Amino acid sequence: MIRIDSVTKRYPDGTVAVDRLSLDIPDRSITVLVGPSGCGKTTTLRMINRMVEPSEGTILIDGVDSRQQPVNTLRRSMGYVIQNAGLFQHRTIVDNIATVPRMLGWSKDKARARARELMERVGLDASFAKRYPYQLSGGQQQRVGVARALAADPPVLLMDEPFSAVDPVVRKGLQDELLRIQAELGKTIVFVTHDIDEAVKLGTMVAVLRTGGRLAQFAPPAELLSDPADAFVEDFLGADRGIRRLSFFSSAGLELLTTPIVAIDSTAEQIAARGATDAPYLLVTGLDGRPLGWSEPGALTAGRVDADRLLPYGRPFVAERDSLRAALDCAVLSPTGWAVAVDAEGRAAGVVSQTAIGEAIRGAHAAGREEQPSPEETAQKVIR
Ligand SMILES: Nc1ncnc2c1ncn2[C@@H]1O[C@H](COP(=O)(O)OP(=O)(O)OP(=O)(O)O)[C@@H](O)[C@H]1O
Repeated sequence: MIRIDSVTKRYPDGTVAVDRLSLDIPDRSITVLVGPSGCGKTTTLRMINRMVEPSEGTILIDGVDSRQQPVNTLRRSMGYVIQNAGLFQHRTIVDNIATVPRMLGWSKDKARARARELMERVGLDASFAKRYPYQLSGGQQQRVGVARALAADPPVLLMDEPFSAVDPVVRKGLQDELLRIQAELGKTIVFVTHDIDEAVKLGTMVAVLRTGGRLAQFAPPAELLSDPADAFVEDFLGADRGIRRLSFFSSAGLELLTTPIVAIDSTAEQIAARGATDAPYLLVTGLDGRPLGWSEPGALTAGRVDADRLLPYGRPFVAERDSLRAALDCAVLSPTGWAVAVDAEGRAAGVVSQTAIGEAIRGAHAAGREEQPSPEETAQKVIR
């Protein structure tokens, strides 16, 4: 564990960047430092690897004062990733990643073999190995930055706004990759961002800092969204806090209806025999069980389904795995107002109305049934 114990940083000009900050950063999880510009996030991160020395207070790594070990040893145990990756422009990708192992005295072959292994781990094609950084996109360079930080297998990764400079789609890919890597390798990650969505998505624990480097709240994301400590945190979380909180409720409790589902080869008799259903539309599935689209029940009485005349079903959610937020989103986007649930293979598992989802949301809130994902479940966050 990294214990930040009543740490203050006063720069020589008198600026108090961090003010009596205390945080216990748990092992093998992602702790996010988030807050507005200038609130002391970077300063805090840099005090952990002693690029900045605290003015007061102590930082303990596994119970030992970080000042008691040589600074080089400390830094070697902590990979460091920054915005724009900070790669060596005159070195190939493979040699960028091999930098720290080479410094540690590994042979060139061994260091390069390790670098190639890491390229695969962070989702970089092996063909990039001999390229130079300028021949890669921003997102690919960021992956190289992560691979380089992981090269000597440090237990801790410090990441300072690593994904801020890339577009939203690439950024989502990098975030998913980081969650996957963390679930696989179990690193202790301290991650700085000013983006609350990124903090909620990635963080096992989230520390919200306010200007002046004071801690406003330190909590798991679900708790942050349900119980913001004060008006500052509430404001920082934004207006759609309630919707975002739904990400922490599972869709598993939703009652899925199967009576409104008909296969495309159903006869008029089979359709009529399905009995009454509350659904105003029927969901038509292909022979493989995958949804094709919605049809008005009357249009099916001829017993012949014209696939071209079906209403699109929007995006399905995966029953049991996805959150209530995902289910609600599907219902809102569906032209019929009903969400389609599929199984892991994409076959229709049932349909559910906006009203039923609304009831489930009320029930979940009433029961306070937030699901705190365990580290093993963190990988699921990758999906949605
Ligand atoms: N070397 C320095 N000398 C004096 N003041 C500094 C120095 N470095 C940072 N500061 C000040 O300390 C405060 C915290 O800076 P820091 O970079 O830690 O904030 P941050 O939360 O990471 O900000 P941002 O999100 O904008 O990167 C700011 O007011 C900044 O101007």
